[in-house]
Amino acid sequence: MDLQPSHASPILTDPVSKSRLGIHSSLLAYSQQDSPLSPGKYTKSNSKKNMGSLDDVRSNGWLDAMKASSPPRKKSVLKGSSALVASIDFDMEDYNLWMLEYPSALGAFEKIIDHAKNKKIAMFLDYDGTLSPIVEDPDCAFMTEPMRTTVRRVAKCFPTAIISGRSRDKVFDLVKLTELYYAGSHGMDIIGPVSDTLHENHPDCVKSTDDQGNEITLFQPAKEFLPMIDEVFRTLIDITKDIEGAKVENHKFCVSVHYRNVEENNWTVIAQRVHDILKNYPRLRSTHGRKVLEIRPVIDWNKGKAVEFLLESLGLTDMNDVLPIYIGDDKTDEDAFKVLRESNRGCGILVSSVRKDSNALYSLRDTSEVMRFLQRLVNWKRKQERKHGKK
Ligand SMILES: O=P(O)(O)OC[C@H]1O[C@H](O[C@H]2O[C@H](CO)[C@@H](O)[C@H](O)[C@H]2O)[C@H](O)[C@@H](O)[C@@H]1O
Repeated sequence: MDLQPSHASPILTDPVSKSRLGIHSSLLAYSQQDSPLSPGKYTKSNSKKNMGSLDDVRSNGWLDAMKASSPPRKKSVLKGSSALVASIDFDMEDYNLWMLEYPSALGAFEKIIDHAKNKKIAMFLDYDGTLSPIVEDPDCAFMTEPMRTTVRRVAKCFPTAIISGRSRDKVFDLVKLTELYYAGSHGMDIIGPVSDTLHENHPDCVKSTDDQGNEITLFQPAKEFLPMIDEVFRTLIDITKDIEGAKVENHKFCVSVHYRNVEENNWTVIAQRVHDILKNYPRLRSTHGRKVLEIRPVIDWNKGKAVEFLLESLGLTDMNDVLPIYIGDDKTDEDAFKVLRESNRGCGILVSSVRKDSNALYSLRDTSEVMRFLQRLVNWKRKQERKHGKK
C-alpha cells in the first residue's frame, strides 16, 4: 500500500528528544520509578526568589517556540494597500507550494478510499483545532451541531476515537457522544473496548463498565503522577495569578498553561516562571501547543502510542486489513502521524491553513474541510454498504 503523495514531506526530528531535555534515560519509563509519590514531596522550593535568570527561556528556544506556536492572524486587507495585497498573494502562493507536499485530503479523496477498499477504516480525531475551531477561551471551544452529527455518523460507520490533550471528562463534556472511544490527557487516559491480548501486553489495564453498563478497558499509564500533577497545577495557578490573561487548566495527567490572552511582552515572564518551576520537577516536562505550554509526565507515552493501543484493543493490528486515519492540527498530533508514517499504514491528515512541517501525508485547511472530508467518507461507506446489500 502506498498512500504517500508523490512529494514525500520532510520527517520532523522528535520535538521533545531526550537529549534536548537533558533528562537521564532512567527518568523516561514510569515503570522504572519508585512507588507512587505523595503530594508535597516533589518541590525543592517554589519561591520566586529561587528562579533562574531571564536568559534561560530565550536561550533554550522556548520563546521562539511560543511565538511560532499558532498561525498568525490574517491581516485585514486595507483598500489601496498594494503591499498588503502582495504579501497575501505571497502567502497563498507559499501555501499552494506547501500543498504539493501535503495535498488536500479532499482533493486526494479518491486515492484515499481506493486504499480503503476491502479494509476496515479506524478513525482517530483530535479535538481542538480539528473538530472545533481555535477560540480565545478554551472553555468556549464548542463543536457545532453539524460537526457533532457528522462525528456521530462517522462513529456508526467506523470504529472512532477522539485523542485529545484535554482531560477525558472535559473532552467528553464537549463532544457528548457515547458512540466513540475517548483518550484524554494526550492519550494518558484511555477508555477502549475489552481485549484479552491487550491485558497480556499492558498488565496495567483495568477492566470496568461504563455508564451504559458496557464492559470497557481503562488504561492510565501515568497514574502515579496524579498527586504530582495536582501539586504542580496549584503551584502554576499561584505563580501566574498576577499575569493578566494567563489561564491554567488541570487535565488530570497534564496541565495546560495558556498564554493566548497574555500580552506578548509578558510571554517571557510566564515562560520563565513555568520553566523555573519545572526545574523542581525532573519527572515532568513541557511541550508547546497552540499558544499553550503543556506540562506532562516524562513517560514513554503519547498520542502515537495511544493510537497503537486503541488499534490493539479494537483487534485492528493487522496492517493488511486496516486503514487507520488520524486527523489533527497540533504538535502533539505529530506523534500519531509519525506512528502511521513509520509503519507505512494509514494516513495522517494535518489541519492547517499555513505551511508547517509535518509527518502527516495530507492536509485539510480548517474544521469545515474536516467536516466535509468526514461527510464524504460516510457517504462513500454507505454507498459501499448499499452495493453489498447491507441496510
Ligand atoms: O489535543 P487537543 O484536543 O487539540 O487539545 C490541545 C489543547 O487544546 C486546548 O487549547 C487550544 O484550544 C483552545 C480553544 O480553541 C485555545 O484557546 C488554546 O489557545 C489552544 O491551545 C485546550 O485548552 C488545551 O488544554 C489542550 O491541551
